[in-house]
This record gives sequence, structure tokens and C-alpha cells, in this order.
Amino acid sequence: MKLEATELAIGYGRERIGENLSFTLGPDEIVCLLGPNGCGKTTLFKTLLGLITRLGGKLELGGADISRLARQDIARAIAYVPQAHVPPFPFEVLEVVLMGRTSQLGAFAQPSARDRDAALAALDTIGIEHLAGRDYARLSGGQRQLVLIARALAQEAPLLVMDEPTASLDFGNRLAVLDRIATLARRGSGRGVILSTHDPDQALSLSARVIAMSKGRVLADGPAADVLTPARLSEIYGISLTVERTPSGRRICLPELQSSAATIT
Ligand SMILES: Nc1ncnc2c1ncn2[C@@H]1O[C@H](COP(=O)(O)OP(=O)(O)OP(=O)(O)O)[C@@H](O)[C@H]1O
Repeated sequence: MKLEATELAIGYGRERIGENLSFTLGPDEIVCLLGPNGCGKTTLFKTLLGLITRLGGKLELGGADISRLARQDIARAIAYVPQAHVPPFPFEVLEVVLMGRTSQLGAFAQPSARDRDAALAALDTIGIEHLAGRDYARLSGGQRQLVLIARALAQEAPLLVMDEPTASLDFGNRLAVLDRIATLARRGSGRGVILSTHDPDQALSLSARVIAMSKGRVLADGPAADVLTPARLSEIYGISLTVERTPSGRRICLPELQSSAATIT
């Protein structure tokens, strides 16, 4: 399944937030969407999910104009992973994951044994089957984020859209979530993942493709190591930094602290 945007214009009502956005998302790839606050990442995701109407250009899912597809057809193709939050009602983890099966169920249908199996299989793939009977609201932020990824997997959609999946997670949980994401879109999985992040190092460690956005436009699209140059990162974030190689060959971004406090020795 391929999602293809061509000169896409996005926004709300008459207000254009972004335009000339051209890119594809296909199987076996991880795309990191990077860009400063307010540049239009969430607006783009809402458009990709068919939640808001595009303001121009083309957006095709499996070769069909997305605006002609029914919500349920879009949900069978694209699963959305929101940022983890605590729900006002208690839910068992398995119930939360079963919610991902809604797109596979007819109206008012009860989940079947097959839906339950798919939900348990998704928990197993993410490595959290032991949490199935736990209260979702009482999990840690990292565990909740993994449950939401399992819910998207249970949807059995080939494309996953993740809105800052590691925001508000601690260092260890961020790594655990990134690690599962890397497994999900590995070669041969048939899955494609697009995730937004404010951390360029995540794109480098995932060896992802990067779409760099600024002011509602695509500045660059390509392998993280090519796109994330010091010059481009400075252009995007307005800071000075270097990109260095560790002895083990990994690239990392090192911002230069410029305040007077930073130079005190
Ligand atoms: N419902 C809305 N109606 C009108 N304008 C909106 C709406 N939601 C967001 N915007 C505006 O659209 C612009 C882009 O917002 P968006 O949330 O897409 O940015 P973002 O890149 O996801 O930001 P962040 O990194 O802070 O999450 C902002 O100027 C925002 O104020």
C-alpha cells in the first residue's frame, strides 16, 4: 500500500498552513517528519488520515483519491498512533487494543474470537502480552504508548501514522518505543511508518528517511544522514550545531550552547 502526496496544500477552512507538499510513504520504510513547532506536522497528519480535507493538490492511497474513500477503507489502510494520555474511564489493556479492531468490524458487531486473537497477537509483537489484563490508566507513560502502538497493529493497517510517539517519555522508554518502531517497519514487514519527532537523533538512530518541514513546506526529503546536515538543521531550528560521528560510526547532533552561562568554565 502506498500513500502519495503531490503538491498537497493543507490547512483549516480557507487558512493555508502548508503547500507544495510532495512525498510518498510505502512498505518497509520509516519516515521521520521533522520541523519546528507550528510548521504543520499535525495538520499534515490529519490530512493524511482523511480527518480534514486537503486544500489543493493530490493525495492518493493505493492509487485512489483519498477523498473518495470511505472512513472505514482509510482506517483499514492507515492506523493512527496518538500521544499516550490517561483516559477518564478505566479500561483493561486488551480492551484498548481491541478498539483497534473497530475498522474490521461491521456496525454494532461484537468483537469475535478472531478479533481477540489479533489483539493478543499485536500485544505479543510489541512484547507486552503480560500487560493484557492490566488497567491501562495505571501503566507508565512508556507502557501506555506501547499499548497504543499495539492497538494500531491490531487494526492490521499497512501504514502507521505516529504523532510524536516518544514525547513525554523518559530516556529508557523513548529507546524502548523507538526499538519497537524499528522492528515494525523492518524489511519484508510490508509496513510503512511515518512519525513526527522533535529529535533529529531519533531519525539518525533509526536510519530513517527524513522529511524536513519548515513553514508548511518540505525543505528536504531523503536519508537521515544526507538530510540532517548542520546547515539544514540550523536553518530549521535556528541554532548552531555540529553533526559528529561516534567511534562506533553513529551520527549524533550536538547543539552549541551560546548563553553566557554555557561558557562559564
Ligand atoms: N483547528 C485549527 N484551526 C486553525 N488553525 C489551526 C488549527 N489547529 C492548528 N492550527 C494552526 O496550524 C498551524 C500548524 O499547527 P500544527 O499543529 O500542524 O503544527 P505542528 O508542526 O504539529 O506543531 P508542534 O510541533 O508544536 O506539534 C499553527 O499555526 C496552528 O496554530
